[in-house]
Amino acid sequence: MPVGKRIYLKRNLPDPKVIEGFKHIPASNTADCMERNCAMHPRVKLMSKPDSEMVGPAFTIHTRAGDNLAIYAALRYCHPGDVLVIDDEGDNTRSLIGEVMMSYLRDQKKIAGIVIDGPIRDIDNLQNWKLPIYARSTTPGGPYKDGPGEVNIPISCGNVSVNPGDVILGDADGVICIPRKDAAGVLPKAQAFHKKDEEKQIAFSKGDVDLRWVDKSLKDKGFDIIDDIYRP
Ligand SMILES: O=C([O-])CC(=O)C(=O)O
Ligand SMILES: [Mg+2]
Repeated sequence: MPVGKRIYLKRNLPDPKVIEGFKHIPASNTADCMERNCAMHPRVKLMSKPDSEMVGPAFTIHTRAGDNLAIYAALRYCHPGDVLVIDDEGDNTRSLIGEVMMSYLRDQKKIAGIVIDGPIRDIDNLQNWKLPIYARSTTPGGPYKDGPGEVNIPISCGNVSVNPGDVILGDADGVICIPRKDAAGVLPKAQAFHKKDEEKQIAFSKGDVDLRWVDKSLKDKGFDIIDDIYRP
């Protein structure tokens, strides 16, 4: 088994009901239930125009910088509903995928979305797609197709560790990763948090809120509240 060229076809997968449960919860609310400690770096940003959140189990890919042979392997072996998550070793010079490969993934493989910590191309078209596409940047420079690379092994994407089968949740704010073994426990907390957050927004909008704790906190932390102008 050549380390660096392994294509694993099987993953441990989360309960589909748990995946479905995250569908209408903002990534921010879910992240807040994980100590705000699971969000990908904002360099991994939304490039298309989905009309709903992206959620699905991670199908992970580690490519050699600027090479997409391992992504072609994913084209063969990924499943409907997967979120492809791709680590490009930090390369920013070659696009890894464009409208041709994306058309296959959307129309034949019916993936839930794709998250690439690297550049893509053919953005003129892709920017209008409903398929959730997250990427770092764009360049017309194309990829090589030689490998090495691996599929369904642990990777790092947007500075976050992602294991095959982790729950990937993305919306207009960006992408978070919920480890598979934690997902069932996080879901009820995220649902309750989301409900509370909606109530909080209505209360704040109406001014129905007690902000005296801010003054106390400023005082406790040694802030000065100065009734004067700043003089340079
Ligand atoms: O040439 C490639 O491998 C990537 C590409 O532009 C496409 O998928 O449209
Ligand atoms: Mg192309």
